[in-house]
Amino acid sequence: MPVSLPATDSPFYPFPSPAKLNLFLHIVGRRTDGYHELETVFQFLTLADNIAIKPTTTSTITLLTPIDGVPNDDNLIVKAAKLLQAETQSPYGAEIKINKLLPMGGGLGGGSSNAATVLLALNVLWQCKLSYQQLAELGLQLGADVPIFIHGFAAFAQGIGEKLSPVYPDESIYLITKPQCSISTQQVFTAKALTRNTRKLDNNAFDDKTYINGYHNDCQNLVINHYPEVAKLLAWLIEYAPSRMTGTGACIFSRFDSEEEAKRVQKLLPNTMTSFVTKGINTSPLHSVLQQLESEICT
Ligand SMILES: C[C@@](CO)(OP(=O)(O)O)[C@H](O)COP(=O)(O)OP(=O)(O)OC[C@H]1O[C@@H](n2ccc(N)nc2=O)[C@H](O)[C@@H]1O
Ligand SMILES: Nc1ncnc2c1ncn2[C@@H]1O[C@H](COP(=O)(O)OP(=O)(O)O)[C@@H](O)[C@H]1O
Repeated sequence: MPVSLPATDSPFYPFPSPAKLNLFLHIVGRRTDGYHELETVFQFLTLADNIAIKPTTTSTITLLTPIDGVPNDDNLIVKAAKLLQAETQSPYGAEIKINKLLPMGGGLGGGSSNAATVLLALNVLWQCKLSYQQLAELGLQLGADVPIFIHGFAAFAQGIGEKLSPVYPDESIYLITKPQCSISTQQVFTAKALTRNTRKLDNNAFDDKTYINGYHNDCQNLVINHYPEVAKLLAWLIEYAPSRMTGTGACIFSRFDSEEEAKRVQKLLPNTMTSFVTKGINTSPLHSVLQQLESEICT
């Protein structure tokens, strides 16, 4: 049945907020503002946080499920909602809940993904009608990875992650492992020893659809040299499957041909280690949910 929004009795609408992998991450230069120019391939994972949003007719933004260690006002969920409100002068508000499954600060892009999910969902629920391009530009203020989650297709990204061309990597099974250390993106990018002059790729005609052979992650050696637990885990995983760090770390993804094989190796990990068996996907699961919602809403 068609619904009108926002309404005083709106329900909570559920939205996935998926993780991303950087299948490779080359640093090809540095801008005058200090930000690094990257070349990377982003792919989404079926592994996702779950966000539920109830649009309200008053302007308050409330996060009902605070995340440990992140004050609500610093939470990218709240920041994204307020940014959209300010940009569109929307009179509406929202109550928001999150079931946080993605490890934070692990290079899986959870914070940027949460921000993108909130921007896209409220754009529909508040009927703001901003385009994906406008939402991506807005979201870039919150994090360099927000645009990929807004556009929702696997992509070769340049610039700081905002210049996107679609690519179609193999949708492989991955074992994701999180070493017990948290690595700040800023710390990696300010390190003197970071390689910043990888040659730009000549064209977008990629041969290896796993993006493993012939590519690398420029942050990986730096992280390995400073965090022995990452070095040890990576060395162990490589014996079982092609493995690489995502983003600025510290999560590692290992590519398998089957879920059974990935689960077999997962069982060999220490019980204390956070790990997931998940699948790479080339379209964000959020976008089909949004399309369904849009088709149900009266304008
Ligand atoms: C490197 C990437 C690759 O996907 O992944 P993560 O490992 O963080 O997920 C991202 O570009 C990260 O994006 P994000 O985590 O949103 O970074 P931001 O909050 O925008 O920036 C954090 C800090 O890192 C530095 N930074 C970030 C991105 C970039 N291309 N160059 C930089 O120098 C800046 O000093 C900035 O202040
Ligand atoms: N909703 C959110 N989810 C995750 N992290 C958030 C959120 N809001 C703010 N943050 C902050 O962003 C930092 C980076 O988180 P995240 O995006 O998960 O890592 P990464 O950039 O390594 O992929 C966290 O350590 C946290 O302080």
